[in-house]
Amino acid sequence: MAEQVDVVVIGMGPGGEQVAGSLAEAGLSVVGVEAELVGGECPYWGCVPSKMMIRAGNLLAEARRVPGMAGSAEVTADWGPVAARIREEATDDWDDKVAADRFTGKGGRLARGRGRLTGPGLVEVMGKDGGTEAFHARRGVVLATGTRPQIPPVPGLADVPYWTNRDAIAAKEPPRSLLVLGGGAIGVEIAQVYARFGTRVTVVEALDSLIPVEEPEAGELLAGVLREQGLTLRTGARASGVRHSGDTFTITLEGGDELTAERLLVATGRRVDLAGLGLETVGLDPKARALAVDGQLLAAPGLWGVGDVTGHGAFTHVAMYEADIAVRALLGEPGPDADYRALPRVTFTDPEIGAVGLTEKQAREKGLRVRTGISRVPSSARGWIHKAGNEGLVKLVEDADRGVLVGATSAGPAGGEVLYGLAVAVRAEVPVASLRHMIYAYPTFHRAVEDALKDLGSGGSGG
Ligand SMILES: Cc1cc2nc3c(=O)[nH]c(=O)nc-3n(C[C@H](O)[C@H](O)[C@H](O)COP(=O)(O)OP(=O)(O)OC[C@H]3O[C@@H](n4cnc5c(N)ncnc54)[C@H](O)[C@@H]3O)c2cc1C
Ligand SMILES: NC(=O)c1ccc[n+]([C@@H]2O[C@H](COP(=O)([O-])OP(=O)(O)OC[C@H]3O[C@@H](n4cnc5c(N)ncnc54)[C@H](O)[C@@H]3O)[C@@H](O)[C@H]2O)c1
Repeated sequence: MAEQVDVVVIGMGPGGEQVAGSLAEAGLSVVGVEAELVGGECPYWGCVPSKMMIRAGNLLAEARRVPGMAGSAEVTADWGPVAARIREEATDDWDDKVAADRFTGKGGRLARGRGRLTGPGLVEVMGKDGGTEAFHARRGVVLATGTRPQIPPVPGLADVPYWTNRDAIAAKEPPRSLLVLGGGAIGVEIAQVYARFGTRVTVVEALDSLIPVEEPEAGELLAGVLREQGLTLRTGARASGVRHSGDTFTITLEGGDELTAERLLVATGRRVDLAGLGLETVGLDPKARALAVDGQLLAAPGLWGVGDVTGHGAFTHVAMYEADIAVRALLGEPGPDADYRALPRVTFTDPEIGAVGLTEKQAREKGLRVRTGISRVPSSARGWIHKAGNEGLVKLVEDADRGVLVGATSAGPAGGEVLYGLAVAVRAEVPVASLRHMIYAYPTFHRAVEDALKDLGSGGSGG
């Protein structure tokens, strides 16, 4: 007999935890189903520990900038405090008791195990001990099962003990050398951190630039900085084979070059895995690339989806944004549809690469009449004052017919923070004319936005 409840949430990462906790606080009977750790990828193997690593790497980098600017400093990198902080502060040694108690403290019930649909409103949970529980959700089921690493079909790769993000986060010491397959967000963030702790790092990216989903200028900027910091970058490089022997990984590139290192991190994207969730029992395709949802995050009658599983951007802030919309919908409260036009992204390298909305290429592909403007942070007053570590740029993408920004990039020492104003401009469709006639505090990093607006006005980069 299935137990009657109001809502079942399958997957308790940032998206599922937010939905389940909010609905429990609102007084509904909610079951949260989790196969691994309550909290999901972000706090245990993603955003939080990786940003602790980055904070540590940035401290080293800043200390190394002291000579010539503020005296002398001798810095000795030590991974020990980083590994300890990840264990003690971020993950409780990968124990989710605090998160589980937080949820049950709100009145929710946690079902540990792997959940799947067995029909509309019906969920079966298979526990680790092999026991099963069955629930009938009167109001709805929410799928929030996230993503897992996408491992490319490179010959030999499946047979070697490669690292994923989880191993890179849990490492107790930095490897002597590291090959990073994939120059996207995970690849470049982790590559830079380990390089700062003394690892000899090589990044292999199949496309022609790093972080290729972002503006090419951002990828070029980052490549320049990373090369200067001693990393080896192979862009436009395709691996044709991987092997491992002793303590050495070897990647053979198309063309014959061979790259070797003590460790290999595969960071070639994430994939949604809908197989095994019983979607066929509610008339949906389990082979789809992502769970298709409408503006209120509804996938089928009584079935919602939030977070990475919806394919709208693998970011914690997207998961939480979608969660809030699904919560409103499940409570029967009206609210606007999800709107991804001003989706912000920040790659937390040094310099940080912030981006919002469309890239120039995406805007042109949409058929917009595009004008772009660009400014360089080192040429701004603050960038010049900052000196060491001042690399950065602001690029604006304007829909020239409407006179509004549809996209922007802010790379620099505080690129992720400078992004905020640009995100407001894109989201609220602030006229470019108004942005030009604002007062920008002197000497801030965000004054580079004003310079980029002037460049936009010159029409030099229009088309
Ligand atoms: C190294 C790294 C760094 C990142 N850094 C950032 C960052 O700085 N900023 C940012 O915004 N995002 C970052 N992300 C992305 C972010 O972690 C994800 O977007 C976010 O965790 C997605 O949340 P989610 O709830 O959709 O899914 P997840 O966090 O993946 O959680 C899904 C949960 O569902 C569970 N589950 C899956 N299937 C089942 C099932 N059948 N039954 C029960 N449970 C199930 C899983 O065990 C998991 O706990 C990073 C990711 C990585 C890997
Ligand atoms: N700061 C952040 O917000 C942050 C940080 C890390 C991850 N994330 C999220 O997690 C997602 C996954 O990160 P990711 O870096 O794994 O994926 P990604 O999709 O961002 O980047 C993967 C990269 O690997 C390359 N690639 C694919 N196959 C390859 C191959 N065979 N050889 C060489 N290169 C190959 C791709 O061209 C791409 O550039 C991100 O897209 C992002 O949404 C966010």
